[in-house]
Amino acid sequence: MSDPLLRVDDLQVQFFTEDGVVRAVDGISFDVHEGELVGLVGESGAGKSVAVSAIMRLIESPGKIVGGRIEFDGETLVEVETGPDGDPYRTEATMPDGELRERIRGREIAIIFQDPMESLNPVFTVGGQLREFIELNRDFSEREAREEAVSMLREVGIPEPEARYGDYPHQFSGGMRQRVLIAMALACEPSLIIADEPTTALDVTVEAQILDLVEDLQDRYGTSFVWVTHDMGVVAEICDRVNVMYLGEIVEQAPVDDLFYETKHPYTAALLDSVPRPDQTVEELNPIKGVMPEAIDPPSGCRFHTRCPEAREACTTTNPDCREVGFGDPPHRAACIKHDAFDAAYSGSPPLDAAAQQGFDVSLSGGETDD
Ligand SMILES: Nc1ncnc2c1ncn2[C@@H]1O[C@H](COP(=O)(O)OP(=O)(O)OP(=O)(O)O)[C@@H](O)[C@H]1O
Ligand code: NI
Repeated sequence: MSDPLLRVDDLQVQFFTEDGVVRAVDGISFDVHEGELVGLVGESGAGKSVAVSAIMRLIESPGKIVGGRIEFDGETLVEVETGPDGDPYRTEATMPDGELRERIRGREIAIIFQDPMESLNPVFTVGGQLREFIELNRDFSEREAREEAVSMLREVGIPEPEARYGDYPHQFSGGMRQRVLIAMALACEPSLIIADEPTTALDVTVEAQILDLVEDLQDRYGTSFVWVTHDMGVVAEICDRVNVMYLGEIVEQAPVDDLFYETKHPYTAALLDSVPRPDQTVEELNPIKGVMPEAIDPPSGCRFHTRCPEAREACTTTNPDCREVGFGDPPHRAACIKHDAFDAAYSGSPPLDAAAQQGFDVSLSGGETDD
């Protein structure tokens, strides 16, 4: 396989709050090849948004990238190492702020957020904003930019784009606004688009239309995507490869079919089990038990062990890395010691029964972690 377009290597992001250090992203690695749509999936608070914001270096105080490296198209967007004093510092390889702002953000990498109203200015027309964005970012005259804006609106499925050009954002429906944001993201012909739950607020029919549009555009433009979602249905629909996140870590990484049919991590299995199926009644739904613990004080060992139906004693002490556990290319990786790839004495270890886990949960609030 060719070199990836985006490579995230051991990324760590922390928030330094009054209550303590939140390890929002705790050493994740994944990559995206040209033309690939890669999913980042997990429950609320798993660290998905923080991870994708870090790619664009949009982490704000009290947050900080404290380790790892992000490479894009052969260039180092950020590289953080730990100095002799124990403090993280950006290495010289890190791209300067100005260059990142002018050459990368919006042009090479575009980002689409959940709420279009946050990205669109309510006092300017939709067409005007798109035109100005194109004018600013590409070498176009005002007239050319206007034509391009109209053609982009048509491209993303806005009916009668010339007539709608002068409308204000509030005159568009939620789905139409999301289409405008996609037009804006595509306007500079970026090689990577990061989409942070862009369809979560839409109803399912509109969501399905937007997902179709994205697939269609991806075919035509060959754009790569990182797609953040908590919805396994969306994952099944559009992703080529998937990373499953739990409490700041990637616990499983696989091509989409392998993830669904050769599931290797109990958390992924639980996520899949919680997706409603047509043949199930409400009573038969299987929500994941318990709530996700806090990233400020994650459980020792495997972070999922407090909710995992397959947890054993050994899981309380070993925090596994994400290792190749299946054959295949691209590889299937999981962070669970029940697999042979881990020599962690899982099979000889006694199961954690529910009561024991309860007790463990309580002692956890004492605040000790050991990884
Ligand atoms: N500004 C901040 N200050 C302190 N903690 C933060 C801040 N932003 C995020 N966090 C913490 O980082 C962790 C990851 O948050 P993040 O928003 O990335 O989750 P997410 O997976 O995107 O969830 P969601 O599906 O709800 O969007 C959470 O524990 C969150 O509380
Ligand atoms: Ni988020």
